[in-house]
Amino acid sequence: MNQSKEQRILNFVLQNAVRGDPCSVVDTIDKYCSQKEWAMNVGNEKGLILDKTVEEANPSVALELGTYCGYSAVRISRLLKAGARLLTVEFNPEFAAIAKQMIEFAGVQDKVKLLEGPSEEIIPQLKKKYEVDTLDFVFLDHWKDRYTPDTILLQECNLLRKGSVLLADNVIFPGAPDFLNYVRKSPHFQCTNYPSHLEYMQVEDAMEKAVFLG
Ligand SMILES: O=C(c1ccccc1)c1ccc(O)c(O)c1[N+](=O)[O-]
Ligand SMILES: [Mg+2]
Repeated sequence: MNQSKEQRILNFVLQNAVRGDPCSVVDTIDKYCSQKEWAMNVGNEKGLILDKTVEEANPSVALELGTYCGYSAVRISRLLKAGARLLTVEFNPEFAAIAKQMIEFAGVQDKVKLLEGPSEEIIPQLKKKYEVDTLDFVFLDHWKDRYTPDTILLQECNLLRKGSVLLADNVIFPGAPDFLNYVRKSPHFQCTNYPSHLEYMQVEDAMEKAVFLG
């Protein structure tokens, strides 16, 4: 049966990256997706913004919404301090299966827990089922129309604390206008915009950081 693009990306990593080396995995995915097939990884330009934001937040518990092939899960987890963990949520079972293999090949499986299912079902389970008190960092990179309802849900579930950092990908392209409107108008968030470009393209995009003020 014809392979999926995501399977081709994984195969290229398995054949060309260094097992146990997260940077090698990230670089190899970027090489494939910039030279062979575009894919919706955050990419290196926005990835550097992600890196800086994660390093500043230095999270003990991080959440990613939208795992896809695992590129940003590997990118985030390589920066986590000893004992810190990343929970990453993926709705698509095919993507989740690819990401699981990508995370294991990169050697970050002890830091990353991949949760398969819809974010609106998993977020309310984080406290009791996944032993989360509050989240220090949240990367939003899933369906753009879920950014706002899931941000509201995180607050309703008391998963944010004063200083929790939310970072949203694609707020310009494909765009998340309702999310930008929500967080920028809310007295509970301090927002910063980071202009950039769509991964592997010259199309304008941006990331938005929203720090929860309590
Ligand atoms: O929505 C798309 C999309 C839309 C149409 C075709 C392909 C992708 C997309 C594009 C770039 C992204 O960085 C990204 O995270 C997404 N996404 O789906 O979450
Ligand atoms: Mg994205």
